[in-house]
Amino acid sequence: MSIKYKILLILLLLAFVTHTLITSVYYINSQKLVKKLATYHLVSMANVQQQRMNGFIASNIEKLKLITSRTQMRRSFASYQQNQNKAHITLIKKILLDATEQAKSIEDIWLLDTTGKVVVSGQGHNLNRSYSNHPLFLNAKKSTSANLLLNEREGQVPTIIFSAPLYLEQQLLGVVAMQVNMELLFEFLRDYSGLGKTGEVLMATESSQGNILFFTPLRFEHFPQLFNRNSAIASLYKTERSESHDELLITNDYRNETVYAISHFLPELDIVIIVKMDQDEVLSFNKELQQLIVYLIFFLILVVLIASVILAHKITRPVITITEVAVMISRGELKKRINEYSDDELGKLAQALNTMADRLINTNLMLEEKVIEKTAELQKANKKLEVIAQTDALTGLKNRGFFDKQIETEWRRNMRLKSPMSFILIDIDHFKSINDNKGHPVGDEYLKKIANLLSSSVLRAGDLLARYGGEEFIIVLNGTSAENAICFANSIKDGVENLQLLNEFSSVAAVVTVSLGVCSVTPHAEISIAECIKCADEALYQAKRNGRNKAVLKSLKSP
Ligand SMILES: Nc1nc2c(ncn2[C@@H]2O[C@H](COP(=O)(O)OP(=O)(O)OP(=O)(O)O)[C@@H](O)[C@H]2O)c(=O)[nH]1
Repeated sequence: MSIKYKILLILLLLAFVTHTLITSVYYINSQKLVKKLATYHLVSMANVQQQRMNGFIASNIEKLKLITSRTQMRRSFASYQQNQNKAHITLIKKILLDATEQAKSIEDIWLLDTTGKVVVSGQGHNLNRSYSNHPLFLNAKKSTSANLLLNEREGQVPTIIFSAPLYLEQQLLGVVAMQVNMELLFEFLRDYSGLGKTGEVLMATESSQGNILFFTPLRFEHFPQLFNRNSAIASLYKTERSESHDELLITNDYRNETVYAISHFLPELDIVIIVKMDQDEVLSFNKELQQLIVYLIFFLILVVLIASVILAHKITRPVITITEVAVMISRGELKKRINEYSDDELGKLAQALNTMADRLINTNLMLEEKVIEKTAELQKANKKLEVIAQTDALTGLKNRGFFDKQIETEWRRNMRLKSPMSFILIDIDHFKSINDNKGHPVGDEYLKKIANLLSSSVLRAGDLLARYGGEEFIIVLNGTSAENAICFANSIKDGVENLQLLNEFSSVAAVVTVSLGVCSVTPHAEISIAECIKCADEALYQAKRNGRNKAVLKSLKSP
């Protein structure tokens, strides 16, 4: 995998992990927050309902107080209790009816005597009915009270009765009971504003059997509804007779839907106000948020992907250029350069690569110059060596090795030209006696002097002169006939004698002399070089036998 894709992968992974972590934490917290917000909302809604109920109770108690303050009614009721005159009842009834008609919230008003029996009623309801053991009578004897009158039969709406003691000159005459219009109460309970699509406000109380009666209108069912005390919805009814805890309750309601609920206890009526909303609706905000988060993650990853591609390209582009140029330089294309580079480390690397290529070119040039120089030196040394290898150290003449090689070339050339060649072998006479009597250094000296003479005699290009043995020399004259060759040999013989190198121990002369064997031939395929040399050697032998200090010619005839 290239660096580009590695960078891309790392950036994507980092982005994915970071985004997922952040959004997960955010989502978890948002869930808690949503729950908290729902609790605050339901609590405030419950507070509003509780205030409304308190207002409803307070306004009705106010109305009841106005009724109980009616002096004419109290006097008439006191008079009736004394003389049982029905005319008082008629007057009281009229007063009660007037009061009922004036306030829409009042259904009916009754007066109960001190035994709890209904003596007079504005609408004529409940006449003669006794409430002697009922809280509405028992409480009212002490002070004004609000009482919920349950009717536990299905479909029957309960009623709220406000009752207050009725005094005349500090004498208890009885109790005034005021039945309110429940519809007015239910009207504001049916106002679901602020409660979404599923929220509702309910009021519940405990029935005589201990079950829970939801007596206010239900949003999704008929009312009232009586629920077993062990049912899930019954748990919404809080029996604590204390201040509300504002504690969120999650349970199933009458539709078996999971709901979030807050309940507040209303001690005046011994009822519980419940404000609830479906969990799904409460959490729907969070679901929207969840969806938003998913879209956001995808969007962010897309942004990171694009940014990563651009970044990876920006980072790896110089790396790729550097790599390409480095590969080319490694292949020997030293003129390749990186033309654009940044200010960062990669830019420095590119500059270093350019400098390295420049230095390589300079080094190569220097090396080439050195190689040329050294090659020239080597060639010079080789030539020197070659000369040394071909030269006899004592006399400075060419040695036998050189002669053997060179003679082949000359032989072939003369064979082509059909030109004659003369081989002359020269041997110093009685040289041993010089060594023996005068010593080797003198012998060497004589050899050098004779060699110098020979060198100065053999001047034609193409002729060969070499030291052939200890005190033996060979000359090959190219293009020279036998007659000319013997002449040349004799001139050599005379030349050596004229050197006047003393040899008192020679039987030939007092000075050093030489014997020469000459063999002339025109090279052809049937004759070899060895045969020619052998022929010259035989001529030399002949010269020695004939008394030395002589040149003898011998010819090799073509077969
Ligand atoms: N000083 C010296 N002596 C050499 C050299 N090479 C060969 N000799 C000597 O040359 C002598 C040759 O002697 P011989 O071959 O017996 O012949 P000669 O004494 O010359 O007698 P003839 O050839 O019969 O006249 C030997 O004593 C060799 O040691 C050399 O480089 N320097």
